[in-house]
Amino acid sequence: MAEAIQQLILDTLDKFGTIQDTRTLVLPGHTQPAANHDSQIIILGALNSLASREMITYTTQETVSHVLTPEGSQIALQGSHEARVWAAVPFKGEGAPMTPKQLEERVGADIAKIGQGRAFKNKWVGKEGGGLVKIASEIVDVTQLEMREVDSSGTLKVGEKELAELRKRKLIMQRKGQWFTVRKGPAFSTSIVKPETDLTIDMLATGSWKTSTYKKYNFDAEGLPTNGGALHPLLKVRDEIRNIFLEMGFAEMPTSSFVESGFWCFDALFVPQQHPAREVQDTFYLSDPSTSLPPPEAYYSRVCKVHEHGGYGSTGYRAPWSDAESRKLLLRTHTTASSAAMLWKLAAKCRGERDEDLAGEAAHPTPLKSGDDGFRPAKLFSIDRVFRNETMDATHLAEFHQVEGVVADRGLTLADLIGFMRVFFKKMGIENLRFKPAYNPYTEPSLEIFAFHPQLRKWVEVGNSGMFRPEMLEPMGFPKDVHVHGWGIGLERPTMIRYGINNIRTLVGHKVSIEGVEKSPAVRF
Ligand SMILES: N[C@@H](Cc1ccccc1)C(=O)O
Repeated sequence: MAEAIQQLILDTLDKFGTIQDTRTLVLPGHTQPAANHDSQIIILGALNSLASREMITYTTQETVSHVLTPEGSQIALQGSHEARVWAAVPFKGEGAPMTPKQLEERVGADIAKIGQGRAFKNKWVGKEGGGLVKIASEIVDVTQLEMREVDSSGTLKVGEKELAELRKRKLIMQRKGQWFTVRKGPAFSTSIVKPETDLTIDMLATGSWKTSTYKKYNFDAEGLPTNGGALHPLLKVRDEIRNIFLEMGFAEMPTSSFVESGFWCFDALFVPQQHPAREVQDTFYLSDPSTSLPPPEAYYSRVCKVHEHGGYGSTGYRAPWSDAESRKLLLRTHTTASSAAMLWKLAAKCRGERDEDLAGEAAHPTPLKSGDDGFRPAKLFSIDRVFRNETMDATHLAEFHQVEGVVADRGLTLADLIGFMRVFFKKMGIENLRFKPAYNPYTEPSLEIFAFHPQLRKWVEVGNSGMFRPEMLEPMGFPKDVHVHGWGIGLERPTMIRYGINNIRTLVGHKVSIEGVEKSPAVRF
């Protein structure tokens, strides 16, 4: 159809040189000229297509035309109300005059009411013996003719006064319209050749590029939206995980300091001073400054003691203790360093000290009531960067983000930890979990968490967890019946899985190009 209209326009131009008014065209398959609004819209499509190939030029003329209201359309089809009344009643002397009630039944109440008045006024019908009869032997239904004229031409030849009258009767309404004057363009021809949009190897090889016509660039077209101001995939997943913690009633721990001491990163966690993780191949140490301020005194000596000699039911490591090792400054290897410091603060009241987090109480510590050992349950989380002296490859960098959580309460069991993990991962859309016994110096028992990866069809490790040892909690001052769960989950791995990235350097490098996604510029992260 579109092509047939284009052809019609070209042929008409060929014959007459110009098309003064596109409303005079008779479209293929039509018998009447294309005077109405819809036809002009169709013609405009054809004109634009031809103009883009410079086959024609055109100018637009604005018009105000008229269209029928639903009532007007009904009149165009079935006649005016007065004509329908006239048609319904009998001729004078032919049968009984029609009563108003009978008329209502025949044509409906509305038409009977409005139509009667006009039919009287036009002297088409008259009254006889309480009923109605035809007095005009023949009528011309001008309203119906006018409706048909407006429908096909958008106006009335007789003039503006009649149009205004029909508008007042709500039979027609105004509509802004357009029509066009068309002239031949520089590339005018009567044969339509579909323009090429791409230059292909084939066209170059055969030489057909020399004679082909090409679609013009449209420099006014809007460009594709750019990917400005979007969140990095890591930040998106971090937000998602943060929301899961918050909706489960966790509070976020402050973890802004990347530099920690050996004491908080390892000693407080009962990691032996000779542990391989503390060696330079695994941990980055600072050279300037290289030593930390002294840790809290009484607590420090309890920690030394449990390492060297044991206590709280433990034999300790029975290895020599080094202050220097404890004071070394390093880039934290896990956020469990911050968790340890937070737990130590949480136990302040248990130690009978001021609670540092409660400003009012810090000034005036309230003595504990009898039977209160000062312990308050807590659920804390953090998501932040950690650093390890690793050989870098596709899945390892010297730094990554750790999602860390601790829950402290009386009488917690391993089942609580497993239950938490199931709920937490389910909220991330991971339902298939397995737990494997593991070893951490600071937790007993310890569990590695594995999730089934549906695309890789294998179990992948997603986290490490456990119940903190008494050797860590009791020197802080926690009562014996308080247990603390802890866990660490990487942020990069779930993000890589979510976004189909298989090289970690793609995720954190300067160029974020994501396999399978980069080809589609419409996808935003
Ligand atoms: N710190 C551990 C995670 C962990 C945190 C707390 C308890 C148990 C394990 C890690 O780096 O993997």
